[in-house]
Amino acid sequence: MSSSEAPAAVGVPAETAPTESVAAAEVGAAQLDGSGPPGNGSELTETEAEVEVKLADLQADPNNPLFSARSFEELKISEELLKGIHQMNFRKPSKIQEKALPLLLMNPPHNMIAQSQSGTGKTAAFSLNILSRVDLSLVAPQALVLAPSRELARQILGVITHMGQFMTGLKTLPAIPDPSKRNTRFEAHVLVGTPGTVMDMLRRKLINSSTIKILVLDEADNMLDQQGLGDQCTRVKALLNKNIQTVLFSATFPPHVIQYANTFAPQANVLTLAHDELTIEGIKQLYIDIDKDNDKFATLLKFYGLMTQASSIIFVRTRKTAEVLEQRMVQEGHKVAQLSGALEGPERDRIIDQFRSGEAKVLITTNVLARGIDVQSVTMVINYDVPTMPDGKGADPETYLHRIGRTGRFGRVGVALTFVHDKQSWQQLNFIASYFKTDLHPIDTSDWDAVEDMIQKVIRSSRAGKSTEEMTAIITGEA
Ligand SMILES: Nc1ncnc2c1ncn2[C@@H]1O[C@H](COP(=O)(O)OP(=O)(O)OP(=O)(O)O)[C@@H](O)[C@H]1O
Repeated sequence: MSSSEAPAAVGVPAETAPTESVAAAEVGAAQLDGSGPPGNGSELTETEAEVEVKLADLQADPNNPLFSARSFEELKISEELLKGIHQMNFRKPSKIQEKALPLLLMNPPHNMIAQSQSGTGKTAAFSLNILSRVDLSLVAPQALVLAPSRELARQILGVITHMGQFMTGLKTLPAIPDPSKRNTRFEAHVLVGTPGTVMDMLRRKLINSSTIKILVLDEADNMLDQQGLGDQCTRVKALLNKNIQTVLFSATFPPHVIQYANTFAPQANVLTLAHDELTIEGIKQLYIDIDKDNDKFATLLKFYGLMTQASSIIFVRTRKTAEVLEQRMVQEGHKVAQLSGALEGPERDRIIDQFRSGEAKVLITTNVLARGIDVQSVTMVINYDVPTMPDGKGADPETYLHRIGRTGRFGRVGVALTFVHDKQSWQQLNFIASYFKTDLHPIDTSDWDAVEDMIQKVIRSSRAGKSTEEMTAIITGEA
């Protein structure tokens, strides 16, 4: 692929989080991050023992984002939290956890803007700060976390609740749309929600803003950039005390958002990465060149067997395509789940929970789930549509990175496969590859058995810790 095109403005995913109008919901069966059930027992899913062995190697390599020179004990975390972390099976901090935590825990508190690759444990980094600062004797909101989707808010709440399980009396609550909780007061130490609902609750004084001392924006570039969410986050901040600790985390911070981020979190400690540091070694990026738009579906069908061996996510551009694709897959006799902002909250909760548990193996979705969702068993991400800006024309490299980051979590491996079917989609993918200075490998579709064999080999080989050169040889058939 050519790498001659210059980077353009980047950032806004095609689909925004749903409009919110109502009150908080129970977290229900939110995933317990890092302690969720092990993979779904497929031959493509790594056993926990294999992951452990490889993780130890990765965490000992200073060039790896999972490396840390210090232990959690050395990071001055309370006994209760250390117990929580160990319960979650965290042995050593990742680089972002090791770097961010001392800065976050400093007194007086400092703001922070922090960037780290997808799946490297940003949630735990900001959650440990929150839990370290909560005063359990005061049952009133002290920390507020905002996320772009209800699924991500529920997931983060699950992590904080799990991590703080040994903090006697700790109360956490979701603040996501739930008509049954519309007039309920939020009596908890930590609230995690979506901006619209939180703003509504703050305005109606159902959340006491005077006791809040920490505000975290997860997926902060998305939260500050997107038209609706950006306004809502700014309004939420305006309703809080002036001297709170403001913490912004994301895997991506495009330049135009960084400027606003600096205003939103002034005098922050900043941890950032260069473009070419953003891709994750464990995610093997492939593309498939398809003749016509119509053949995209036929090609997708051929991958179904591989998709169900572990768990997979298929990303499409619009809600309509998600619905149509689901119907067509079902007509073909395949079992798939579909989630987009068009569905009601409880239905969305049911579907994401089914996907987390492995009951549903293939999930068709839009950009609403492109960010933050952590389902460790996902070994394949398919970009049925190349991620683009809302106009459908310009490529959206940030969203590409977040989408493919749904696999390869914390040292695991995965395959990201993008469909290109015409000149425009080819150019869009080309732009993305050059933006991240990364090589994408083509798949030769003339022999499907060979394709299947190759993808299985990719996953097995990187599991065994093969070098990038050896991996490339497998993909190109030279191994
Ligand atoms: N120190 C650790 N040791 C082992 N596993 C960890 C550690 N920290 C986090 N994890 C696990 O790594 C996975 C990814 O973490 P998390 O979802 O916080 O990533 P992230 O950096 O927020 O990713 P994204 O950019 O996609 O939002 C989770 O399953 C989490 O439980």
